[in-house]
Amino acid sequence: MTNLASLGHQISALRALKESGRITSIKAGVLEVSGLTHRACLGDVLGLETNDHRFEAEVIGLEENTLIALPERSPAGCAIGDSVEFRGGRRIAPDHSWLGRIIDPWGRPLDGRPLVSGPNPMSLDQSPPPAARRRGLGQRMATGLNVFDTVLPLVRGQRMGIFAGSGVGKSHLLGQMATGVDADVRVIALIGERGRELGAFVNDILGEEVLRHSVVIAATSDQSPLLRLGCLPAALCVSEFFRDQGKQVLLLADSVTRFAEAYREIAVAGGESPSLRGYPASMTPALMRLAERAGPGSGESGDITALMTVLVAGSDMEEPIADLVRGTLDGHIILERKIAERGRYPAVDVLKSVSRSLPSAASLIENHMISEMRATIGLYERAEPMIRAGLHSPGADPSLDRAIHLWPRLDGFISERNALGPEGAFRLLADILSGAR
Ligand SMILES: Nc1ncnc2c1ncn2[C@@H]1O[C@H](COP(=O)(O)OP(=O)(O)OP(=O)(O)O)[C@@H](O)[C@H]1O
Repeated sequence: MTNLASLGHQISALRALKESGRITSIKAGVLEVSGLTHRACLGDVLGLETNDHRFEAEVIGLEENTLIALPERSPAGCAIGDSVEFRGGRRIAPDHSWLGRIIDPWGRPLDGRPLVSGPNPMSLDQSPPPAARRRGLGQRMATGLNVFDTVLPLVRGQRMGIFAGSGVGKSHLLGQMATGVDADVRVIALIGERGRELGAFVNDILGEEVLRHSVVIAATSDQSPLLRLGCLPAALCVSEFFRDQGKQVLLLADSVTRFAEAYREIAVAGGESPSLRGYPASMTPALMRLAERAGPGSGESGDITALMTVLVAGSDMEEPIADLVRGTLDGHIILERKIAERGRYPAVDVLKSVSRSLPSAASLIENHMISEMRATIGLYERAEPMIRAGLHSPGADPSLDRAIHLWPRLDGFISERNALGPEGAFRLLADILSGAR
């Protein structure tokens, strides 16, 4: 039935006439096309054909008699006067059969098997649910990791950023969350990863069982910025499709930084001037709108809980992407290289990280335990240089003595997995804080 409905829709969407324009200029990988300015809008798709390849380009700028288009691959083989076919706005049609599949942002299979499209094509630019009808953040989720089941809780519909330098464990943490978080469907956007990392993430980190309940949308670092840019909007479309069927969706995006870099490449090619340390001004509203599409649903729909990684070069949390994402989302998880270097994963810096679902995501007693845990770790870390220098005398400060005693247990607790959910994790934490563990 789905195949028939999908076929019916595709037939009804067919155009009787092909509309075409001509290439008038090819410069720095960007095409100028005449003859379609009456028809094309920003973001529309054009079809091209050379002796060797058929490929697409996207309209990234419009002038009175010319449109500027960025091809998805090198325009080698294209010549002045070549015909360009107008194809209209980009749409993908997610389907239940996409679970277990790896696709590209334009809905094409990457795993070598044919892919069936659903009956309802969606533009990549969907609106978020109306603010006034949206639910608030939902109930606490089990994540499989003590740190997120207690001190940094994740609730349904929450959007959290994971910030770290390169190689500090962002992808591994996303994989652990994909495996551990209790959700109906996982949608995983892999943006600008190296080619080998895609296979490693899917096979080694996700594994077959989790993949069965996931849709992976990927554009690797060697691909056109158009595909890298489309990855996050496409992942949101697929998430919205499942959310609107009442499913609880976990959206994992790795990384927002690569999305922003693709945005910058395309905006600059389209003539926009860079402003925010090289990023164009239009990127801020574009990123905020995408972030707004994740979050709680309305009515009978499910929620989209999102975790998005941000690459923070040199731990500079003030750099524009980190600063923007941190201010937009409902919490930030900071992974610290020094913690990874001593082998504690996930390398979460609990004191620098914040979940904005607190205090309401925890009971009064649990909030008290969270404060006590933070205070104990803070006390130990402030005194650590003194302790390491041998300047601490036991008995001089009982609260510091207690922090020194508890710190290794709390540090171990942060990295432990648990299958007990938040209540069980808080019981373990209570045992540690009372000295029973
Ligand atoms: N949970 C973990 N247990 C053990 N080792 C880990 C863990 N997480 C990360 N690592 C180590 O850190 C390395 C880098 O991890 P990962 O690829 O997740 O980092 P990343 O921050 O995503 O890197 P990049 O910025 O290059 O994408 C891994 O190859 C592994 O050696």
